[in-house]
Amino acid sequence: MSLKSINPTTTASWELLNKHFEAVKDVHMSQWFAQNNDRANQMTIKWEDFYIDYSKNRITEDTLELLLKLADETKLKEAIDKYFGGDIINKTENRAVSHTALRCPKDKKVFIDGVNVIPEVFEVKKKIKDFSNDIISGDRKGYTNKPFTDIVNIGIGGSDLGPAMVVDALQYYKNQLTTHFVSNVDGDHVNEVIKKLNPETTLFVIVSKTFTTQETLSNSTTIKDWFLQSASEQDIKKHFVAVSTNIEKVKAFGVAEANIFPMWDWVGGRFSLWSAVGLSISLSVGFENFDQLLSGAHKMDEHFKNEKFESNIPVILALLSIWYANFFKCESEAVIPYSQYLNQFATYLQQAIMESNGKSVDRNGKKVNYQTGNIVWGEPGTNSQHAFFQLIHQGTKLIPSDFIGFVKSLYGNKEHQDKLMSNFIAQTEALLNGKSEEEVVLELKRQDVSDDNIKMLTPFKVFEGNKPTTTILINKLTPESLGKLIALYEHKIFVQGVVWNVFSYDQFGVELGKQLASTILSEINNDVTIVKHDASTKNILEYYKKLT
Ligand SMILES: O=P(O)(O)OC[C@H]1O[C@H](O)[C@H](O)[C@@H](O)[C@@H]1O
Repeated sequence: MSLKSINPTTTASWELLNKHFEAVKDVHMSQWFAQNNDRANQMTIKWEDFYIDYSKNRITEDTLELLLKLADETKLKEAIDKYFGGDIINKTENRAVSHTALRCPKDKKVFIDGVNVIPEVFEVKKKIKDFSNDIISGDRKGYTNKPFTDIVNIGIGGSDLGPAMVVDALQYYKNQLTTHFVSNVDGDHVNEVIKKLNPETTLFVIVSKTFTTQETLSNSTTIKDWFLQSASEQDIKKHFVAVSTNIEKVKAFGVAEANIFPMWDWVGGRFSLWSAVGLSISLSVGFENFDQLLSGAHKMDEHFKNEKFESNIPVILALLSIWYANFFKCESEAVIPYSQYLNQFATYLQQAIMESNGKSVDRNGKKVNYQTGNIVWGEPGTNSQHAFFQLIHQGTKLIPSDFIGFVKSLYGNKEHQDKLMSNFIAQTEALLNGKSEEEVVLELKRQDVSDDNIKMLTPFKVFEGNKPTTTILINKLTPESLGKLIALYEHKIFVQGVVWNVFSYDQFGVELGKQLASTILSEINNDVTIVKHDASTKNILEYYKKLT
C-alpha cells in the first residue's frame, strides 16, 4: 500500500495556520519569553544524550498545536507505520524504503514483499565485519604480501557523501588506515588521489548501487589501468572490492564474486551509508564502531516510531521547517555544527534533503501549488561566524538555523571547548534578542563616541533579533550519537515529504542532465556537425571543441 495523497493546503489546519500566521508573524519572540517563564522548558525535548531546545523559534503553543493537527490531517502516523512496515512507499520506483531495517537488532523482523530481510542484512554485516577485521589486522594482504595502508572509496552521490561525511566525523576513532574518496569525473580529482597511493598497499572499494554511474565507472577504470601498470590481472581480486545491487555488471568489470558486497533496491542511495555502502566507514573505524553508528540510528528509529508527536524530535523539527517554508516563505535553512568533525555534515544533508524533497509534483501526479523542499547549507561554527553570519544577523532574509553542539570535546581540552561553546550559546542568544537602539546608544556613549557619530552609527549597529534557531546539544560525538543525529535528519525528511505530499525517494530530476551529457560527449568525441541545440549551448560546445 502506498501513501495517501492529501494536498496539505486543503486541510483545516492549513487554513487555521494561515490565519494564525497573520497574528504572530510580527511578534518578537522575546515577548513570548517575557510572558512565559516556562517557555524554554516547555519547548525542550530531552532524550537520551540529546537536548533539543526549540523555544527560540517563531512559534507559540497554538502554532505547535496547529502544526501537530496538520501532521494528523496529512496522516503522518499511518505513513510512519507504512515506512517501517516495508510498504511500497517509493511508488514511482515501486520499492519499499527500508534503510531502517539495516540498523535493526538481529531478533527483529522486517518484511518486504513477504520476506523477512533481517537474516540477509546480518549475513552482509558479517561479511563487512570479517572483511574489515582482516584488512585492519593485516591478515589480508596486497599482491606483494604487504598489509594495506590505504583505502579508496570510489563512488558518487549517496555512494560517496554519507561514507565520506561519517569517516571525517569519526576520525577521532580511526585506525592506522588512510581513507580517500574519489567521486568527481574530473580527472584531476582521481589523479590527485592516485599521486598519494602505492598500488601494493591500497584497497579499492567501488561503490555504486546501480553500477551504471558514469563518474564511478570512469574513475574505477582509470584506477584499474593505473593499478595494472605495476600489478597483474590476477592481483585485481586482492585489491578491488565492490558494493552494488548489480552483481552482473560488477563481475563484468572484473571484480571477483567473493569481493562483492550486496545491497538492496529498498535502500535509497542517499540513505545507504548503513549498508555495505558504509564499508569504508567500517574499514576506517572498525566494525564495532560502525555497528555503534547503526545502533544509534536504531534508537532514533524507535523514538521516531513510538514517541508521541509533541515530543518526537524528527516530527517537531520537520513541522518547524514546514512552518518557515510555507508560512514565513523562508527559502533556506542553515545547519551549523559547532564541531570541526562535522565539517561535511551540511554537504551530506544537501543530497539527503534536496534530492528527496526537491519535487514539484504531488503524489497524484499534479503540480503542487505550495512550496516544497528546503535549500540547506552551512559550515561549522565558529568559522561560519566569521564568514556568513552577518547576513543571518542583519540581512533581509529569515534563515532558520539548527545549532548542533557537543558538551564534551573528544580531546578534553576544556579551554578551547569553553570558548567554542560560549560562541555556540551566545549566537542563538544574539539571534533571539538582537540589540535595540537604546542598547546601541548606551554602548556608544560608554565608548565616548560623539553625539553626531552616535546618531550616524546607530541604525547600522541595531540587531532586530527574532531570528529562529534550534539548539541540538549532544553529550559527546560518538559513533552512536552520530548515528542518532543522521537518523534524526532522515526522519525529518520523511515527515516533510509526507506533509508536502511528495514522493521523497525517487530522483528523476538528475536524469535529464545525464542524458544530454551523453549526447554532448559523443558530439565532442566525433566529428559531427552540431545542430540539435539551442544557440547558447551550440556556441559553448563549439568554443570548447575548438580549444581542445
Ligand atoms: O550508487 P550509484 O548507483 O552509483 O548512484 C550514485 C548517485 O547518482 C545518482 O545520479 C543519484 O542522483 C544519487 O541518488 C545516487 O546516489
